Amino acid sequence: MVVTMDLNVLPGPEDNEDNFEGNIEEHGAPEERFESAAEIARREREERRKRMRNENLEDRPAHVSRQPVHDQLFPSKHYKSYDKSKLPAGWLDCPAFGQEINCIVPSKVPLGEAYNDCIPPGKRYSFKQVIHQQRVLGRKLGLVIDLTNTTRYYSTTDLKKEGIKHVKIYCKGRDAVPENTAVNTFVYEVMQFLLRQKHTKKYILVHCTHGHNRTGYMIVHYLMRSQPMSVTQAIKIFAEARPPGIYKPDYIDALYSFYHERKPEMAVCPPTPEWKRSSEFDLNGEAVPDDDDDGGSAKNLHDNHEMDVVMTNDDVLGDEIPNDQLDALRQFCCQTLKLNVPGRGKPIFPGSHPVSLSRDNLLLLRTRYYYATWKADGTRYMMLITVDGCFLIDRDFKFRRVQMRFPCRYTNEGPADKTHHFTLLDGEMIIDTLPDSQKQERRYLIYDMMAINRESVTERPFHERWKMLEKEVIEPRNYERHNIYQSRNPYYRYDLEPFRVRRKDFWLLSTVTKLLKEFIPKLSHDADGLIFQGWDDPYVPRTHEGLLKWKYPEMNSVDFRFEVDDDDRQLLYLNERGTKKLMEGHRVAFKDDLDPSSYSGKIIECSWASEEHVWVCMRVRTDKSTPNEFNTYKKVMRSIKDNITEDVLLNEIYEIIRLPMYADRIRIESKAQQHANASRRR
Ligand SMILES: Nc1nc2c(ncn2[C@@H]2O[C@H](COP(=O)(O)OP(=O)(O)OP(=O)(O)O)[C@@H](O)[C@H]2O)c(=O)[nH]1
Repeated sequence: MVVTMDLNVLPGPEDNEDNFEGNIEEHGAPEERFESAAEIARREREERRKRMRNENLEDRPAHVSRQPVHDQLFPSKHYKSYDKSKLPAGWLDCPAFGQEINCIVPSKVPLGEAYNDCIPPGKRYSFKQVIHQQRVLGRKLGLVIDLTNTTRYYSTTDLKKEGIKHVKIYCKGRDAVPENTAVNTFVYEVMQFLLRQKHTKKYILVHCTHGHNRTGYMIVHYLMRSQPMSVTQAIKIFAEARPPGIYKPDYIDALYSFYHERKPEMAVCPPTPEWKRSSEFDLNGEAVPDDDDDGGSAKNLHDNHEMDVVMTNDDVLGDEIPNDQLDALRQFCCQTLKLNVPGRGKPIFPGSHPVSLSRDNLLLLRTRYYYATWKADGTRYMMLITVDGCFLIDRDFKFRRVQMRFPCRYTNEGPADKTHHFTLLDGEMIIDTLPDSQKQERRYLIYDMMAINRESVTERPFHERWKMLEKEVIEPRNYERHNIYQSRNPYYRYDLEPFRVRRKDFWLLSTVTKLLKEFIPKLSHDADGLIFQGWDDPYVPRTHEGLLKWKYPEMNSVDFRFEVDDDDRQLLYLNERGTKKLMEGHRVAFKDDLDPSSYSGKIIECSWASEEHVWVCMRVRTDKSTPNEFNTYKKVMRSIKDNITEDVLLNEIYEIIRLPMYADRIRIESKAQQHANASRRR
């Protein structure tokens, strides 16, 4: 094979030699050429060193065989700078780079020229060599992702000159797998880079210190999030491209655990490669730790399924995502809901919000067709499902990534290959406490769907969206759960996901009494009232005047911002058109003995004690960073004043369901239900 050389990128004559050693021999011999006098002198010097090394090796006592190769090669007298610019353990003999995986080239860390004194010319691997070697193989680098935990290995000047982007993601190697947020950044950077490629194909060099464990861990995550495959397959792809692959058992276990997969019994972790093992010990046989070591064993591994931890609604779920990705995801949500894309100010949560039931809007139940459900009292999230992750969207319109699986609808041929991509849901995350065992289970109760696989369905009537939700999201998951051995990934374990998923039920108004008297008391999570959902309504973002909530009167609440000022005055604030509004003359009582100043700056949810004329703090809202709008407060006050008690509500409903509009429909639907039950029994 003839190696073509681009003179513009050829390193200086000394570095030239390096290109024709090491990896390049795997890819064909260089074009024959004459040696210059300087090159001959250098070659002879090198041969002398090699001879010296062999002599040293033969003479040394047995335990010295573990001495790092570079120590033996370059006695410290000759290489004074050795301590300052120490080579990472095992680096010298670690193969430079592996085969490409979807435009990604795994590599060991290139070492800048400051290290030249410690590295024999034939083993140098700085960015000059990297760029050249990749170019010789027909690959033009466009991005370097550096996973080391230090900046001491090279300067990025050579990369900048070549127009190669450098992304630094600090990852400790020694005692932990990379953080989940670092993984999210890595995958996002790779996906964005590949997405922006148009005509010219460019490559990504990914390196940690040796290009095996952290590099492999990240690349496996990328593979898992970019195409349907199992962890075993992804680990194998990496191992074949960069033998022996990931060799830390804890990293491998962490990958299986992260993706909720059972590790197959035949999955074996390769042994630590010889080049790494021989450098892990000093002369006394003790491991030499490096700030940025790729060896050792990983502690602090992910465990999403902590056993004995008590769950609360305030637990922060999922992992942070990069800001750029956040912008793009917010944009998708706003477009789906036909809202303006958020500008620079504080983003506003776009989810639909019910209004409190009052004497006025109670009339709506008589004019439009409604269904009822319990008002689950947990934490509100919208959820965006994409192939590269599932995102919980909180009341601050912030996104966090959770690892979940949502297969698309199965066909007659069996389970679908694909998973949902840009499906947007709305719901409440609750914690069920099982009555017998007191075991807790976190569950996402989905009550609406706004988009399915990029297509907005907000204009469709609620009952259609609700049916679609069952057919497209819930059924395929359940089908796969129960037929996991026939699925694409028989090792997947739904039971290891961070929460379960269920569609929320809605019932005819005729069942409201049962709902209040029997169903809610038996629920294994909190409920603070009822929701009345317009059966034919579109999904209305932000305040939806037709979506009604009824709360037990003692639970009607307002979220204030509480502050204690310099004169020790206790102040309550609401929001009005983006600014703070002081609620003059309003007082709050705290049920505990804590110093009220410990609540200062927090959002507190308060109920109204009408006899004492004081707000009573029920809890701190850690999920919210802004108080209620003044308008919301007015509606809550109205509802408190109207005092629609359970009896008032039930009496109203008793009359409403006798209206022809409801009576007919209730009759038809009850018949249909009986028919369905009968055919199920048959
Ligand atoms: N639309 C709807 N909302 C529900 C349902 N079940 C529970 N909710 C919750 O009810 C909340 C609205 O009730 P509010 O009393 O205004 O709100 P909250 O519970 O104090 O929470 P914030 O709105 O965050 O103050 C929604 O944000 C949902 O999280 C349901 O079936 N449908």
